[in-house]
Amino acid sequence: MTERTNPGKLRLGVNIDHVATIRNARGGDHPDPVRAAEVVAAVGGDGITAHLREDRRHIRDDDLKRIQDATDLPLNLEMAATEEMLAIALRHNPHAACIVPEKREERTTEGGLDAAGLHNQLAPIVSQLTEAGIRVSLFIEANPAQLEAAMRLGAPVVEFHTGEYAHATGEQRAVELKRIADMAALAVKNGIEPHAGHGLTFENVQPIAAIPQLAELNIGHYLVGEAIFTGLEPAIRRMRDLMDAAR
Ligand SMILES: CC(=O)[C@@H](O)[C@H](O)COP(=O)(O)O
Ligand SMILES: NCC(=O)COP(=O)(O)O
Repeated sequence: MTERTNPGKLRLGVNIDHVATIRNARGGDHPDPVRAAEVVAAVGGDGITAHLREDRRHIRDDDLKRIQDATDLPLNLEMAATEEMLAIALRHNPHAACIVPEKREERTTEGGLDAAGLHNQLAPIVSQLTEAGIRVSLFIEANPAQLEAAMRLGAPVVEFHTGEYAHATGEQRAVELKRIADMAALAVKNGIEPHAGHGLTFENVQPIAAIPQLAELNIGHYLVGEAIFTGLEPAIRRMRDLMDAAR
């Protein structure tokens, strides 16, 4: 496990996308992701994360305003690097915007953003979001080339995609964990705040939470799944306790 050198509180952003997935399965308004956001606020979560996908398969445009109106928690809007999403972000002015890669046919966000290869596409989006006072984060793989690209783009935050770690078993998991820990340390050394998320569960969260440089984890799918059995509030509380025990 990573050395515990930073007692600072690790923020928990709760991604409520998949409450909307269940709602959308029937096309009505239940379960409402806004109610989930209110539970996150009541239980002491540090923020709401929501990914407005191009195909609107879960969160929809009107959810954003309703979420912002319902809680004072900072909203982290996950968005593809498109003109449409930029306009929506500028209109809603969330606390943070996390630029993620998006493929219409993918089942979930399969990997990190190619911040290096997409520099020219990302640069104007990052600068317009920044000028609007929105804290920009780039959802990248934990590797030096992507981190350098984030630095060149002037992003104050990166979120490391933990999907490979979450799916790895045995020794490979330790390899993936080290990759994230090393890049978190390098990010902080270069003035970037590192976050992490994707595929985190009660079983795999603690080694990630123990990485001292990480400032925030964003967790959604697993919490919504657990909520079916225990309720959302106990699921978030348990995740919070596991994170705290790891530091
Ligand atoms: C970027 C990311 O990791 C999140 O958006 C999360 O995975 C929930 O959305 P999807 O399941 O649609 O990718
Ligand atoms: N950016 C990661 C996120 O918001 C949550 O991912 P997941 O827990 O739904 O896999």
